[in-house]
Amino acid sequence: MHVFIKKDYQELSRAAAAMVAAAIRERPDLVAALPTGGTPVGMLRELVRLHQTEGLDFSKARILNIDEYVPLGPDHPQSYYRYLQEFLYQNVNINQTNTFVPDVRAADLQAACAAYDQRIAGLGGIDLMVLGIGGDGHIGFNEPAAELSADTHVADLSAETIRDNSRFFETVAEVPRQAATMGVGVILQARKILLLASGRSKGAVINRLLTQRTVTPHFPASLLLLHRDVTVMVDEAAAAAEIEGANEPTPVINERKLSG
Ligand SMILES: N[C@@H]1[C@@H](O)[C@H](O)[C@@H](COP(=O)(O)O)O[C@@H]1O
Repeated sequence: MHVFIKKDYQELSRAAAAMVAAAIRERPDLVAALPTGGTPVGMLRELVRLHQTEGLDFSKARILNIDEYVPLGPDHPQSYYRYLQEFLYQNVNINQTNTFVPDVRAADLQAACAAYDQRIAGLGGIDLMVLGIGGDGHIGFNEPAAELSADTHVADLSAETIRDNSRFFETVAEVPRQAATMGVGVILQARKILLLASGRSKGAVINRLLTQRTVTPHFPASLLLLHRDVTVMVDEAAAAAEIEGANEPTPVINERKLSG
């Protein structure tokens, strides 16, 4: 696990966008999976800036939503597809037919999830997976549980996640109770993973991620220990608990990884 601690949210966003941009320049038809929520907004804005000012070319890129609320369609203001559309797709030269999300309005959701996995396989797998992290350690919408699904599936959201995500809705009651999400097997099959976290509210979960050396489905992000190419990028606020409470070896901070 490569760990980078950036001064603040702006630097974190710039560095994350630089990594995504480098991947697109290296492979113009990159297959990327992107998260939603508050954390990636700065990165997405920076990617748009790179497109507008440096001609970063999305014309061949393929982008997938990691998860989607059931049953919010692509036009729903709170849907995750709409989120990527507003923050990225409509501002860059991506071909809409190269953007993907599970069909959460399908009558047969299980079949829709299986179709999403087939779609991913058809694209040749995911080159770059960008992840956020929930306060309870969830990645995508893989919530802490005794067992985790490997494949894309419909998940029940935890009370903590419903509460956390209610800030994007008028009331808690409006937050969907379920979402389709790539499973942990799909996430771990991505060739490269970049996990982002910002702010003090993520301090405890980042501290646990960077110090824990055991894998448990009760802390889904711990499964990232099993992957050979994970970069964790956090700002100083999210890393603060880790720095203050460090009783484990200091994680590797290697700035050269960013340009390399
Ligand atoms: N399903 C999403 C995740 O993909 C995201 O990573 C997480 C953190 O969001 P935020 O960045 O707003 O803290 O929240 C949601 O539940």
